[in-house]
Amino acid sequence: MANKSHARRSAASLRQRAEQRLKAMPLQLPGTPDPLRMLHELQVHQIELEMQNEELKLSNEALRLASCVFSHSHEGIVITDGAMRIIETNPAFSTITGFSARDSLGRTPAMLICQGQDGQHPKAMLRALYRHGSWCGELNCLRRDGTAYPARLFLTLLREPAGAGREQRHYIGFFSDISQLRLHEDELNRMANYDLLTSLPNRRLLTEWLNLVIHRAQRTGKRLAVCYLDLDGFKAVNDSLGHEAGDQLLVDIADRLRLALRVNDIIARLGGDEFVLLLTDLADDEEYRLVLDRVLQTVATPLTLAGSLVQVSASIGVTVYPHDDSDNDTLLRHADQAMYLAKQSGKNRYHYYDLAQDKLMREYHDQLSRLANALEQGELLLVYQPKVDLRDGKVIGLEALLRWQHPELGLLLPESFLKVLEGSMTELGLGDWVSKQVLQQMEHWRQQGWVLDVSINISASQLQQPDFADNLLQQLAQFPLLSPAQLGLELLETAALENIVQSIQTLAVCRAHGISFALDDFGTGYSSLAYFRNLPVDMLKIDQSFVSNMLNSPEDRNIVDSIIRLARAFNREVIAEGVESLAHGAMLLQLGCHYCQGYAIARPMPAASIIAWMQGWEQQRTWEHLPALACAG
Ligand SMILES: Nc1nc2c(ncn2[C@@H]2O[C@H](COP(=O)(O)OP(=O)(O)OP(=O)(O)O)[C@@H](O)[C@H]2O)c(=O)[nH]1
Repeated sequence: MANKSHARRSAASLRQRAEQRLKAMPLQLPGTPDPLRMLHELQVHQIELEMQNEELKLSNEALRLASCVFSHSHEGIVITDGAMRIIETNPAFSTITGFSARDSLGRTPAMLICQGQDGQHPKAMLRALYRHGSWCGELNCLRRDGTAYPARLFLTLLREPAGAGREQRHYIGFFSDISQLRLHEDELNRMANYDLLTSLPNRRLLTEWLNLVIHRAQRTGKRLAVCYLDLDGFKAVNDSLGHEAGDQLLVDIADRLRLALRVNDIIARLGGDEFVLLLTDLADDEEYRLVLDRVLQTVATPLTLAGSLVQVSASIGVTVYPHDDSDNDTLLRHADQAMYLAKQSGKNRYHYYDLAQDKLMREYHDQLSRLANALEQGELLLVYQPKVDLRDGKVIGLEALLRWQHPELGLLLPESFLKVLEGSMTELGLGDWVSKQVLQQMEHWRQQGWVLDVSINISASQLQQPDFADNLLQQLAQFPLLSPAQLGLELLETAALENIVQSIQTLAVCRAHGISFALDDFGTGYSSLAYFRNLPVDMLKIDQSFVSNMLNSPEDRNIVDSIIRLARAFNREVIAEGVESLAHGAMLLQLGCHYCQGYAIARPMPAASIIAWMQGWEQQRTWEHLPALACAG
């Protein structure tokens, strides 16, 4: 640049000097050679020569620069004549294509292009070039060694007059290899659309594909199964063998799923141990079964991870479009709900979504949240029913019973609302609430001088909580003046048998602290004597269905009798519930069961009424009539 402007400046000053010389020339005398004038002319001529010289230098400089740009450009440059024969290439052209300048001369650029790919046909490109004088775009190109690469290309048509009204044409192409750019774009695309661990499509791409396959199903009239898959027992693998082993398992599962599905099916990983399978082009609503059977089988095949043999399984929820004619998101949600039911009904299976079930499910969730709300709002309350020894009328304790004071439906018994809580977190929360309330009430009675034993009912899931005993003992520790022996727990035999090892452990810890246990509703479950013998319980509670019918039904009386004998044989106490009349009490005494609870003694009542009832019971001395009644019977 500096040279060029210097050259321009010196040319300008030469021009100035020449003009000054011409002006200074003396007048010419006609017919006479004037040596002075000739000298002047010579000087002017010399200056003109110098000027031409400077201009030549200038244009040489421009040419040198252009050639420098041509040879140093990172873009490949190729120039052809009007017949598209290559007449000039730059070094970058050779670097990119592998063709030397000599190899290329006289050949056409067609050798550089992957013909007919990506819809970019050279003819279409040329048409655009003639029409607009230039063309810009991307092409798949070929190197000399036959490898392909993507190139960005700018083509221009140069028209120059060639004399006699003719024009000379040249084509100039500038191009660069954009493989790296493409790789980078591909990487970004991969990160945005694929799960990095398994290389499966992620949720974002799944949504796009789900749209596509729904449209395809609409077009073809075939079915589409949307399946939500969640591994069973995956957390245990992470916990026992570490996160890396867990990752390896996920990768392995992804590979197995790929093998189990058909070519047109789609698998995506949503995160964690959750996958979605889109089974496309199904001929009917049932065809998905074959594929999912295969999927369950392959997922459940054991594998070796970190030196250990590991086995997981899958729970899958399925919904089939267009039977389930929902939108994208709703289809996935329905499949997810069905997966949840597959888990609930035992895992390692698939569950088909259906609308009726969905309705039930929604009702279930509504009820559950209504109950959680009732607990928060203080609508739940406890009533207490006395248990007595019929031999001497002594009150041996109270059973705390749950009620719901429903704002619209009135006072509800637990049978009408507890079922919905089974296995939920709310059930555990409610269990905590009950034991806390009961302990507070016992402390209140203690302060009034009444030391009363109270039993509470515990559910199967409470008993299966590994920290159940610890929590209860912590609650008890807050009432140091109450003895743990005042607290009794009642549980259904089915609850105790659900996980017998855990139950025995929990019962043993509680009993070691003096807390007693009763098996509720005894006789209605299916426990074998072997199990029963191992359960560390203190008392059997004869179910009220047998007790209330025992006066009329010899079978029921025999059952009651057998339970009493069984209790005696295993050295357990026995108590009858549902004692509705003195006649029932008399028969129970006769059979050898003296602990009773029922309407004949007292209905469940609020805590505030208990002391008054006990005083009244003491005065009435009802139990003293029983031996006579028994003899009469
Ligand atoms: N190794 C690994 N673990 C993950 C990843 N993402 C989530 N997790 C873990 O996966 C586990 C998934 O939990 P769950 O689905 O409840 O485990 P599960 O044992 O299969 O329980 P169920 O589904 O009830 O049968 C959690 O412990 C997460 O921390 C991951 O990318 N790699």
